[in-house]
Amino acid sequence: MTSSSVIEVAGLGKNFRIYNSAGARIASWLRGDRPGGHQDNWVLRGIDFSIGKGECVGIIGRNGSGKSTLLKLITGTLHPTEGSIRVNGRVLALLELGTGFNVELTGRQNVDLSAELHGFDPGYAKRRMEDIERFADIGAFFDRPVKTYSSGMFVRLAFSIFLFMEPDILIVDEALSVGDLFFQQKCFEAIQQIKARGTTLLFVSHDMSAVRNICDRAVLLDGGRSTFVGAPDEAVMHYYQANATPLPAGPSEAAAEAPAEAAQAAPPGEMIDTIHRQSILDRKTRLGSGGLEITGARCCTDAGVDALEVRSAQPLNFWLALKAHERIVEPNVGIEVYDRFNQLVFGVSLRNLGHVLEPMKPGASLVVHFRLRFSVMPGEYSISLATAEQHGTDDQNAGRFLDRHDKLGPILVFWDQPMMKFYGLADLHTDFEVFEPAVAATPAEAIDVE
Ligand SMILES: Nc1ncnc2c1ncn2[C@@H]1O[C@H](COP(=O)(O)OP(=O)(O)OP(=O)(O)O)[C@@H](O)[C@H]1O
Repeated sequence: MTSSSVIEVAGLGKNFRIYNSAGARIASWLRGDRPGGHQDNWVLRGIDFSIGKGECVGIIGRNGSGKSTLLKLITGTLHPTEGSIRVNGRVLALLELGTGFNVELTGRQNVDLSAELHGFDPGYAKRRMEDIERFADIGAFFDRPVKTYSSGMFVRLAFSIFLFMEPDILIVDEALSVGDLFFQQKCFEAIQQIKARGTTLLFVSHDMSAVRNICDRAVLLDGGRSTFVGAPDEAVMHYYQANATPLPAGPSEAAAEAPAEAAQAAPPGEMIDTIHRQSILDRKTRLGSGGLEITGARCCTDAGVDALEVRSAQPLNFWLALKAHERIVEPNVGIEVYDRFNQLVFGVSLRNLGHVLEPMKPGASLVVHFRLRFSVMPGEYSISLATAEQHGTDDQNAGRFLDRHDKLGPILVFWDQPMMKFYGLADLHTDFEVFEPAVAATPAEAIDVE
């Protein structure tokens, strides 16, 4: 093992023997390890890689490719049939999430229990309790028995405990996808912090954008073999190539091109009332002086149906009711979309769109309508809405926030067709041309398609 590597896997293989009968299993056991009465089922074979301290390595592969088995070998839950696996440091795996929990005890009591199980001194849990409680963010449930928790709360508690145990190696798996969007955004921020403090991360996921986002390298498993070890982008490309399906023709977008007539027809007073009645503002995460207040925000389809979900590539309408409480010289209004890694996917303001609002007097009100086509990959997104004063700032792209609401939604972008319309984070609306040879195929060259 080199001094800098914390996990070293060499010639690793795992065989699950399948016995023809219970008797065959006992006979094999009595004979020692001699073959007979079973079939070999090598679910991993010839796996070689090493992981350096502080690296974040993704393990990807389709269902049944051996990811969980590999993790169980790394955590010591399973033993290799051949080869070796060496781990230098304390490993915590989210796949063991809550396995040590006593469901009769409260969240708080389980923090104590988990710390004890993992060999921490009794004072450790007490010192970190406040941080763990804050991160878990499950309110009064922290002091209620774990058996009363939803699966999301369970993951919140378990992930918070793991986070503050500061392992040398943290194994993160799909368990994380149980939490809601806002918790996931928090987790990915926490994962970046864990990375920054030098913890080695193993990230096992079917989520290719997550792998691209947080991993330094990735291991691609296919049929129990590691077919690629290297840059995440390349690993993901090989993954898609191995599971390739042709790109489909897109569905008709004619309906989406229709303007939002139903909503546009409403008179302003009634419009403002409707926005207030159907508002998605929750006023939980808010910034700014409130000088140009967003009094309500409505999110609806082109048909005027209030909705927080949209098919990929279709539009949603955001209607913002605004009220000035002071004189605003150069008002501006904007909207931003964030993905579950809390990455800004898209942001735009009226100024970006080339529209300059007139100055506003105290008491003046306004309605602004944004229509956004969600040409992004399926998933959950949060929305931020903001008003700003541009006057007094030198930077054309920066204003002083007057009212900003974050973490609204989430908006679910879904895709319900068997084939994807595009791959990646966003649809870049590609045009294409094909220049085919003009020579007609001779009968000998004609391709028999039957
Ligand atoms: N205890 C076991 N006995 C026999 N076969 C097993 C056992 N555990 C796993 N397998 C087999 O090993 C193969 C790899 O399983 P594994 O769970 O490691 O795959 P995976 O990549 O994690 O899949 P998924 O993405 O669906 O979780 C599968 O064919 C599975 O049926």
